[in-house]
Amino acid sequence: MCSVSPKSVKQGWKFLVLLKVSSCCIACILFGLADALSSTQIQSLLALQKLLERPSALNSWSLQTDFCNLPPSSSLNISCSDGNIIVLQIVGDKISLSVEQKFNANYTEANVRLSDSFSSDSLANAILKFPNLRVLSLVSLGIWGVLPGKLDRLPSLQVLNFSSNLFSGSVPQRFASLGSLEILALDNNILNGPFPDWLNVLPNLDTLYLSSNRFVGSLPSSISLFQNLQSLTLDHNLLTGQLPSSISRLKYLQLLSLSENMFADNIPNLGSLRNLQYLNLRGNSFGPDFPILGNQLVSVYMQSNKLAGPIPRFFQSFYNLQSLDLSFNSLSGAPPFTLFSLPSIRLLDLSDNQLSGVLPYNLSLGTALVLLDISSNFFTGPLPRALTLPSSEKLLKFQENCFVTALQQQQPQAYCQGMPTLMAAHSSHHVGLIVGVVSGVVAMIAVVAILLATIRSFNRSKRGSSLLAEHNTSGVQPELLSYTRYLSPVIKTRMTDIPQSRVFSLQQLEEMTHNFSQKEVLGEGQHGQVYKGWLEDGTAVAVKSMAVDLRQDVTQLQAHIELLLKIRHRNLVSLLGYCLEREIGQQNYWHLFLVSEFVDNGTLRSKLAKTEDKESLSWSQRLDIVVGAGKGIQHLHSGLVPGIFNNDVNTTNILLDQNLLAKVCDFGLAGHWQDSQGSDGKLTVQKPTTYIDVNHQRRKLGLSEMDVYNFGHVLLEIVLGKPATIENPYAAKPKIKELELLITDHVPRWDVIDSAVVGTCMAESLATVLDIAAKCLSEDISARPSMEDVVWNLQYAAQVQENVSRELSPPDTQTKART
Ligand SMILES: Nc1ncnc2c1ncn2[C@@H]1O[C@H](COP(=O)(O)OP(=O)(O)OP(=O)(O)O)[C@@H](O)[C@H]1O
Repeated sequence: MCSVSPKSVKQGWKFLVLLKVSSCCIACILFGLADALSSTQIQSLLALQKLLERPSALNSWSLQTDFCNLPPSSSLNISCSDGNIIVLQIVGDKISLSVEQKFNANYTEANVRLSDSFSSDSLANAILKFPNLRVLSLVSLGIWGVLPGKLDRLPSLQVLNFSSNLFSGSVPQRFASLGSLEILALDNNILNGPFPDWLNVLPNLDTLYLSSNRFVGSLPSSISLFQNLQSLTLDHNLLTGQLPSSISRLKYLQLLSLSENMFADNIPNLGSLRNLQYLNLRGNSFGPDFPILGNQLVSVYMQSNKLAGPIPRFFQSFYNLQSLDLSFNSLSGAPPFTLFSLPSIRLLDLSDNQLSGVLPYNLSLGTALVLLDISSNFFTGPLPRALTLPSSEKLLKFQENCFVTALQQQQPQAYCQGMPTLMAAHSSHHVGLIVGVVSGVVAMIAVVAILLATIRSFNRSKRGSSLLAEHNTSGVQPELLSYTRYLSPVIKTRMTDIPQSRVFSLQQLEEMTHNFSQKEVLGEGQHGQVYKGWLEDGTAVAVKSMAVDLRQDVTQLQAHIELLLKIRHRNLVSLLGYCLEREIGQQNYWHLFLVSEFVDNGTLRSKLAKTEDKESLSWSQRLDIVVGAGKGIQHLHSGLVPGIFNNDVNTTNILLDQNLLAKVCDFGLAGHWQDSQGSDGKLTVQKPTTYIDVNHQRRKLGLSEMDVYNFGHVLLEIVLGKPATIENPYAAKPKIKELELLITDHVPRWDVIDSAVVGTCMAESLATVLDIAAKCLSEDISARPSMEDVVWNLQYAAQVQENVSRELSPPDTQTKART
């Protein structure tokens, strides 16, 4: 059992899980430094390399590898003690499908799962050669088959993490004899059967992650026997029935996440869970009564349920509450006004309910509040003053009420006066009686309004859940992602340790960038400079500054940025926060600063540029980079609802990290508004109108075609080693000089191809890339492929290249960029 130092304990429960595994690993690394591994264990590691079909993290392993002293990375961590492996953590790069995709798709593709010859039993046999194993974490490796029960022969196992694979069947009862187990993470597989309550005999189990599987049935009352449970996630399963009241006896529970199941009826009293800080019950049919909750909660997500009646007054003593989402329920009456000014509240979403009444004109908003949404309710009276003040730090949404204001679309008074009574009556099945006493005119308005509200509610909830369901590769709920301090390192390995997004003040940005010092300038684009900066915890960031002329409501811009802030994908540069500052004395001119993850190895264009002191990128590396960038853009097009298009795709917007992992930046900025530069050089940000092909200035393109076209240029650039030459760009049909030269009857013209790759690049691989590039650049817009097709073809080209390279060179000399 790994111990936690007294000092760490003082820091509080929230770091306990983190400390447990990391202290384990640190101890293991310290003890392991001088170890020599037995030859049986070396053979088993090599067997694993073969079984797992050489994921990039294990590609260089050979008999000569000093396994116990490999530097730990986010994809591989091995520790030894007394000649034994005690920690084995491998994170692969197989694409993580959603549960629905896993069921609907024929997922035989090599980038999703291991081949048919794989056997989970052989995997277990190889692992059992490490009898002292304490931490086993095999994530995103495409492992399929049943969970091997024989792993119960690992008596020291404390952490077992098989997240984001394709394990099927039920959780073996034999796991109940893993007496040392503390963390079990089986989320994002295709496991089925009932909730494995037999694990309640494990005395040390404190973390159980089972989200995104196909577990069925109800939660048994024996759940209370998980005596030491601190974190339980069961999101995205098929669980039904009532939550057992015995759940309130899990006295150590800190995190409970049951979203997107089919639970129903009233939620039991959770007030006795004195340690519970994170509660996510989103997307069930809980209700109608509002449950009793403990006032130590930090995050409460109960949106999209069937809660009715007033919002309880007890929230007024929730001093730690940071996020409260009660949207898409049937809550009615006036909300407690103190809710709006709770000291810690950052996100308050009460939208799409039946809340009514007049909010005080002097309603005060909490200083920490970043997002307030009370839209689509039945509020009347004057708009509280605090909601009328423009703020660059808060996003305030109040449309679709009956406030007396011209701001944000409001409904006529009759809509709100008739509706609360009617909707309340509707929910209590007395609609007929009430309709009889309400005038015909009001009834007509109400019927139309109900219809509109239902359609709107359906669309919004659908959009909301799809948006939330995708865009994370970890299988972890996005609310949970934003709450990373609760996540154990087991799950965190699937993320890139990205800090929470936030709104920055100008002063903070000045501190971060040393007063926007010229020394910190990373580069300059069309709209302004990009600076390097540092957050308080030392994390490096990029701060992009742009002058914007906002003819539209500033909240539209904020809403769009809030959307971009939620996007997380390993091939997209994460936006971490922003600052919107009005220019002094100017009505419409603002300065927008976007703070993003810092990517430290330059742009694809700079890496392709020839210099004497650096080696050129190999063809395989180029392919891995474009596959990665393609996946990022594909995610923007089809992984989000609504998709994000027109992303200014070019080789200066593809950044690379130290492992040559491609990350697309600057997405979502051009496509949603038409950019035009005024005579004063300011970027004018307007509502979406049309999309303009940057290469063919006259062309009007829609949706994804322009990104695909621009991606064609990226592909040409990796082939030529420099941007393609466009002859006469302003002609009716601008011509790309090299395009025809590149393919002559599908035979590449080696004389125009970048000399750095000639000789190592396989003709079939090159021809595949040229072929798909030509399609991307097709004059006929309808002939352009989707990003999905493009990525598929590029992966094929990479596979062809890799197969040949493997035959030509010994495995441990191959270096690959990660995708
Ligand atoms: N997140 C980041 N991490 C590291 N460097 C960055 C980051 N974002 C931008 N840069 C650097 O700043 C430079 C300027 O970026 P910017 O996006 O403003 O312009 P651009 O991509 O060169 O041109 P455009 O304005 O057409 O997009 C980039 O070329 C890159 O070197």
